[in-house]
Amino acid sequence: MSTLTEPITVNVLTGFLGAGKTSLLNRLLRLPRLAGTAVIINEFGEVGLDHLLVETMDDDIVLLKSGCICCTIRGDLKDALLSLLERSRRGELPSFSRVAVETTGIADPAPIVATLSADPMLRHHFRIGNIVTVVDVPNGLSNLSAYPEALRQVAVADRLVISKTDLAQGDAEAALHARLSAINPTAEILPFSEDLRPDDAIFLHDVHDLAARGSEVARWLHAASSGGHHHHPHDVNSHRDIRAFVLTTDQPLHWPRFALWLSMLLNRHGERVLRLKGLLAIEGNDSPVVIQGVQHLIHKPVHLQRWPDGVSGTRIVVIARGLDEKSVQRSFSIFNGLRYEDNIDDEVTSA
Ligand SMILES: Nc1nc2c(ncn2[C@@H]2O[C@H](COP(=O)(O)OP(=O)(O)OP(=O)(O)O)[C@@H](O)[C@H]2O)c(=O)[nH]1
Repeated sequence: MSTLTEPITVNVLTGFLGAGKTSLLNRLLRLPRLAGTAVIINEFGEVGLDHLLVETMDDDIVLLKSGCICCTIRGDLKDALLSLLERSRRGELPSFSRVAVETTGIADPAPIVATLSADPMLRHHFRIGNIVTVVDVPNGLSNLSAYPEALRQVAVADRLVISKTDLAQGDAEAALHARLSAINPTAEILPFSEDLRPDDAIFLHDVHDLAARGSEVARWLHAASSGGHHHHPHDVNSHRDIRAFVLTTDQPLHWPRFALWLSMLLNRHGERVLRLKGLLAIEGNDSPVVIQGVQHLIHKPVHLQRWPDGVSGTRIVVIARGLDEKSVQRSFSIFNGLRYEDNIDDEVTSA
């Protein structure tokens, strides 16, 4: 384990109030390959308890309270991360190779991710790993209907954990699974209950490490393009404004033009583009470039050695809220000088 030379991975663990974040974290921290994970917990309110319930070396836990990590105390998150690093350097803490940040139940994880990537000092020492969202069987569906925060947490996730499966009745788990894939077709969904050993891949198989993991891209592209299976045109839920759709073209993109289009899109509609993942064919390149975005933020593009599923051609998955899909497709085509009919793709799904 090396803390001083390699960037330390930060995993954001989120999920609605009481969904089972702390319980999952406890189980994860016991797994051998996740030993050496420091923990930062943000609790809403004056008196935090979660840090007392997480079973790890006491000093590794930093509690951020009296505010929501996503809005009021982003500076505190930075301080907490840098202080962990400093204490480890001074030998006051064991070295650590990963930090898990557990958010409050009502946090929007996207600004946290933005803080981590925008701050030069944090970027130097830390890298963003999977955003993991826990949704529980008993309350998940109703929370998604009642609270936009719950919906956003699901939409931006890299991994979705369905918790409290031991309490599932009838087809409740299947119904939740279907709903989650409708909202976020690209996130892998894993079941969990307190009595089970969770899969350490929840944190370890890092979707942001795409250069090494072309298979991850293949997986989410497949999920997005087969999302039609989860299409519920007659779904009468009240959150139909979150939709996932795919932009495709066989024509190679001109990188500067594409980059300009993307920055204009996010400038104008960043709030509404909850998640964006793309595999791009770029003029003059045989192998693809991967782009990933969380709201306003675009991660550094990554070149892959080969097309992960052996199929070349640009595919961009967009998960957006209240954004007109057809106009995004139109502007993508026109701005990038594409034949318009090339990228008219059916709506993948709506939630
Ligand atoms: N039956 C059952 N109960 C669970 C499971 N996971 C968590 N719980 C219970 O659900 C309650 C809330 O779990 P926590 O892990 O504290 O949830 P949390 O998301 O961290 O909660 P907040 O920090 O308050 O948002 C606790 O009583 C847990 O014991 C599970 O898989 N099965």
